[in-house]
Amino acid sequence: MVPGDAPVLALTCGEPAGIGPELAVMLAADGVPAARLVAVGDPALLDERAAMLGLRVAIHPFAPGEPPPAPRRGVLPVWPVALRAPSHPGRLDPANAGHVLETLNVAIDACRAGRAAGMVTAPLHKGVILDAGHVGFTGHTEYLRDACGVEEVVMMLATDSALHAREAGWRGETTLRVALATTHLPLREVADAITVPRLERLLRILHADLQRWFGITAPRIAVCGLNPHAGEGGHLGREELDVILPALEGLRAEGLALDGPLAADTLFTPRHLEGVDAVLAMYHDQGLPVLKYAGFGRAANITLGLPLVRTSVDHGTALDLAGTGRADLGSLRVAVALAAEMAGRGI
Ligand SMILES: NC(=O)c1ccc[n+]([C@@H]2O[C@H](COP(=O)([O-])OP(=O)(O)OC[C@H]3O[C@@H](n4cnc5c(N)ncnc54)[C@H](O)[C@@H]3O)[C@@H](O)[C@H]2O)c1
Ligand SMILES: N[C@H](C(=O)O)[C@H](O)COP(=O)(O)O
Repeated sequence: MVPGDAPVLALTCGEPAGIGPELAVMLAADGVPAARLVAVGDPALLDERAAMLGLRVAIHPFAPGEPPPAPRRGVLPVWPVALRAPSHPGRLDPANAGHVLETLNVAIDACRAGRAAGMVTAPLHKGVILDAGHVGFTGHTEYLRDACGVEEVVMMLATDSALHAREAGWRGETTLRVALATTHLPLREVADAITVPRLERLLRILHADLQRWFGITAPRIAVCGLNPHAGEGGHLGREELDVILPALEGLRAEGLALDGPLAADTLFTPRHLEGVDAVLAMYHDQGLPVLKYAGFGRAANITLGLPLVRTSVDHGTALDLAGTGRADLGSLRVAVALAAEMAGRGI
């Protein structure tokens, strides 16, 4: 039973050929304890995916201006956004890129107008949106940054990291949070994108939002180096000495608790993570493989620095699983629960 005062969360269904639409109906069939969920997507597509999976879910389209129906298990309220072309599981079609972006716009508007307390996003496919001609599109995170008119946001993934908790002798925090200094950027461009002002902006956001959304009064953040062994004293790269260290020193003088730059290979071990509230990794595949190894399916992606609540799943469109009903619902559950908790804290 969902309490009537549970927050309304807009759930964008993501790439229509991916697993997003079926995860939405699977969640509605199971029930969502913490939130009143409103899907943003094509009602006929959701109906079709429910039927394909043999799920009894009543799809209930209604206009964004109307109050959402009372939450009930097996009923999925939907703010309708029509597909631009028919969609088939596993088959991408650039014709539907505009549909995917429109679902984001509807959810953003709902959050900004106070009709939703936050948004949760099912996965979209960046490649097909680029193929459709949306030049420069790099994902939800940057799209939300631009739509909300903020200069900078931070991508952070978090998991309960049960893997670490199982280690013998490990008695520290079981939560692993990994934020990224650069996101969807070719590796060749990463070093140039890491600058003192950028690191300062990102670390200020990370510090402030660990306080604001996670209730951590004095966050301790561990910062990775960029190069092997954090540059080996300048012998294996100078970014640690010339960029990361000066940024950290400036922020420490402001009172932020920052460790680093640390060698990423050993930083991501239980003893070094003890007492650390978040790790700032320098690039996507320095931080996310660790997080996903520790908690794939139990993790969520959070955009920090926005004037609204946004969480997402820890996985992509999984085109290979679309339409089979074999996709794991775990991460979407975590993303919804976390968004509800964040919404409860208020902006
Ligand atoms: N939040 C998002 O919108 C988001 C997140 C990650 C990736 N993506 C995008 O998704 C697209 C495909 O990316 P990819 O192939 O690298 O990653 P992917 O996560 O879609 O798939 C990687 C592997 O994980 C499996 N998998 C993914 N989700 C699963 C689930 N819920 N249950 C069980 N198995 C699951 C897939 O079957 C596949 O074997 C890319 O365009 C990528 O940019 C979007
Ligand atoms: N880097 C994320 C991941 O690997 O899970 C992902 O691609 C999501 O990006 P957006 O939330 O910006 O779409």
